[in-house]
Amino acid sequence: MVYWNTSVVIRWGRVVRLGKSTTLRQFQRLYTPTAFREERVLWRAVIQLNILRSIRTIIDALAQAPPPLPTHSYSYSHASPARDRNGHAGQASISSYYPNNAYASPPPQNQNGDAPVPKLDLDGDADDEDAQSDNDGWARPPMSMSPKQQHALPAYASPKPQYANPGPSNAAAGSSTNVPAYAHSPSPPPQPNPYTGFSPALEALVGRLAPLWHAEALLIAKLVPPNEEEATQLPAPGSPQPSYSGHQQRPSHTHSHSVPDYPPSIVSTQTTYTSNTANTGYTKGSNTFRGKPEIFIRPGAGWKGALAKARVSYPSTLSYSSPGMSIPENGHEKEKGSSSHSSSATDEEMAFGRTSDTSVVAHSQPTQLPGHQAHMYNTLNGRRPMSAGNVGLESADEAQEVLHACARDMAHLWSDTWVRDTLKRRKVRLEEGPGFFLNDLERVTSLKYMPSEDDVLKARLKTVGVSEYRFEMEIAAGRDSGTEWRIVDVGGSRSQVATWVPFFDDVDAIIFLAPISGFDQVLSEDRTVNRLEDSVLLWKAVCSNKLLANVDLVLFLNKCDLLEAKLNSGIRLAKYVRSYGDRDNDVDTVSKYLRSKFSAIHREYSPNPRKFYAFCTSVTDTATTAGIIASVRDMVIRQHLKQSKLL
Ligand SMILES: Nc1nc2c(ncn2[C@@H]2O[C@H](COP(=O)(O)OP(=O)(O)OP(=O)(O)O)[C@@H](O)[C@H]2O)c(=O)[nH]1
Ligand SMILES: [Mg+2]
Repeated sequence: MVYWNTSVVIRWGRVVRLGKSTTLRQFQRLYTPTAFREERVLWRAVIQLNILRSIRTIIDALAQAPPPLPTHSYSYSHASPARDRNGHAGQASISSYYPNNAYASPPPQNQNGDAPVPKLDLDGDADDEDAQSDNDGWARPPMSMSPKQQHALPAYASPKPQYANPGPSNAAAGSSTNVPAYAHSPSPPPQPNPYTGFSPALEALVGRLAPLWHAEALLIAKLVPPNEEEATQLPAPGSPQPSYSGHQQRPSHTHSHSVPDYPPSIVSTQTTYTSNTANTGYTKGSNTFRGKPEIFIRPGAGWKGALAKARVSYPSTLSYSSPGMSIPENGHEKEKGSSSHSSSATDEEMAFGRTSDTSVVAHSQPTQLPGHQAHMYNTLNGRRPMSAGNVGLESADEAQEVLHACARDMAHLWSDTWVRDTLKRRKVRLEEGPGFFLNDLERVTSLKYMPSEDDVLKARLKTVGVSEYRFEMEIAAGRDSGTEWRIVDVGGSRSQVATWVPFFDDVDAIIFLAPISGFDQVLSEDRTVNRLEDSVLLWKAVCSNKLLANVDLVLFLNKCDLLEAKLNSGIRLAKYVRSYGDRDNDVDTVSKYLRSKFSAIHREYSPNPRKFYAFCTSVTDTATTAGIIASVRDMVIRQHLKQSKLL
């Protein structure tokens, strides 16, 4: 059997989610299935945080929302549970308690903070004038309502909501007996909290969700090893993105390990909380999701190790060390943990609302990464932790208990028609975003919840810096079992391409992920750049880089599932990519077109002729991705043998 050392480097990218780490997880799922399965339990904390983040996003969006439209009063989504955990019947809609107050309808805004999306011309003849004409403050057309229609929305004048009547949908939800007392109170109806703008019902619901923020703080504390000084870093709004090259610049430390009594927001440390808002933690207009710093766990946090240590007992025959090899800023490896093995740690952070590119690069040399911490993760040779799920030693999971207890209220919030409408108006599309689990609340908040493989692939944990994984293909990998692979996952910092390239020039192949569903979106860190354009520019940079001239390139045109959904919803590529012309707006035609454009760039910009492989992918889809990854593996092996002169 040929034995070689192969690494996969997941490409640099902007702070845009592309699927790099998901691709890595697919490799692990396919070639180290036992390890992948055993680690599923560790992802529960990430999924918990994903859920919490979604709930926070909703509340933040509502905190900016105008009063509900009368037409949405009393509606109750079918998904809303009929009874709460105490057996109480369902509540009236959040919006049904909203008084017909004097709040004026604000002019429509793009509540995601999205800027107009610059148009692209993949034929190279961008038309600035035309792009300007699209500069109407809308990043993309709303799914079901045009901007003009939104402008035409009526003020909240009539019909006046009936506060005493829980409404037919409430009855349908299983109760007219247990609506909150204020629903039956005589006029005048309760007024919204002037600090939050929330209706009393919403205020009460958000108040009941307060334990979630305690769970959130617990999770953050759990994900970060106690010896980490800067567990979580919350750069101030507007502060530059962290840079990990040369002297690692870290955002100022604004969040500590200690679990505050009531952590109002992990994304905001600046909000002032008055006594009026102490129950919800929200002040009107002050605690928005958009524009607030995001939490992330800095490189070296070793969240898997931290979780494993916190929750798992190990048989004495196994040893496991959390952060093992780390590469400090001078680029030399040093032993960080006591284990002589390479060990687990990832440089990842929580983040949402982004996408990023991915490349996979196969190495034959030990990785030396400049200016970053890099962490080795070895799941084999008996060195991985026995997961709690396997050995039954799992301790109680307080966060899961809190989520379980709040499940009904979370479901109520998510299923409320007014809430949905408000999110739609705000252009908050949680379902399209990463780490979305709100449609599975009952399952994922159950006390015995064990993440499925799909859940692990769907979970969102942002990568920061560089993480290196080593694994030996298990027997399940067939003829390649025993082959050692190294996968390096690089978190998004496009500006560091020049720094990293010299370290990847000896790899066998680069896999580049371009999230083509982002054609109608801008980068979150630079609202003037279209996400598709960003991928194209990075692709040009990679193709033309002389140091990578002999590295084969594999292109994943990723997020095809989201692309298809978007196109099917009526969003036209031609509106954003002028050169697309009047071609059909279906996923096949669009992906073929984009593939041909990327291929042309490869031909034009590559210093030397080389092979080019392109796939349309949805890397969260295990069925389709398995075959693609097998092709990549074969290609990488062929290339490696060629370079080793074995072929
Ligand atoms: N629907 C869909 N979701 C995807 C796809 N690829 C990735 N995702 C999701 O997008 C999110 C981000 O994916 P990651 O693999 O973490 O992205 P990344 O490139 O590693 O991002 P950074 O670590 O921020 O650089 C995850 O929640 C994935 O489940 C895809 O093809 N389709
Ligand atoms: Mg990542």
